[in-house]
Amino acid sequence: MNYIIFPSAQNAVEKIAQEFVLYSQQNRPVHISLSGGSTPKLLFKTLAQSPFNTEVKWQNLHFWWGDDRMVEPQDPESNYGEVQKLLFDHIQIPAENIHRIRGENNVEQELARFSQELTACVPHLEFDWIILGMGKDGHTASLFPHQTNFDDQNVAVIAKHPETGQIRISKTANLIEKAKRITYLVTGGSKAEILKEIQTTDAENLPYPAAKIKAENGVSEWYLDKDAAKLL
Ligand SMILES: O=C1O[C@H](COP(=O)(O)O)[C@@H](O)[C@H](O)[C@H]1O
Repeated sequence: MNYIIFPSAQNAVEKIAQEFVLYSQQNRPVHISLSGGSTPKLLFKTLAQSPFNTEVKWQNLHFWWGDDRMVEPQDPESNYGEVQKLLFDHIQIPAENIHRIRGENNVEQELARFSQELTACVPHLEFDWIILGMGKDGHTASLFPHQTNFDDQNVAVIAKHPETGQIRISKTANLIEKAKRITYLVTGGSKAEILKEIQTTDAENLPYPAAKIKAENGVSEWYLDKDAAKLL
């Protein structure tokens, strides 16, 4: 497990935000996939503020999501909706750079549409950077323990939350693993136990997608805050 421990969650997201600046200076379309849930909200708020709101060349960054819930964008459960509210509403970014999963659509039709958009827009389906989170149950994106097909050759899949039954669309493990770089951003003491388990047990003996999914030919790393890393 390749990890960096930051003194605070704010320090971790500022490091990511600084890297947004650097990626955006490459003056080419850079494809970045964002995570959902509660953890990255601090990142989106940080990016919306000075200096990042003006230092990032937003026109060069293309945003995608690892997963989203099949809800309206205004729903607080919408991963896209949260980024819209916390970040996109506060910066100048071309609408065509935002590649959201349309949670308000019929799920089968949206899976086909989103898969087609991914294939058409991302060169060789190789993301420049995929930022992921991890649930306390070891899921990442919407790839849950005991129900993820790691051999699925599709780019995206329909998933069902094992407890709530909520329907989602997620990138597949296969697509995520093609990325040039994968960063798991995990903060807070509630994730400390599972991080310890991932650190001390071979991924093949664990059911957790977050433990198993790594960049095949790129960098995989974990950005942790002190609380999440307290048992490592
Ligand atoms: O359901 C989800 O959970 C994970 C982790 O979320 P968090 O609230 O513990 O930060 C997230 O990475 C994923 O995108 C999301 O849909």
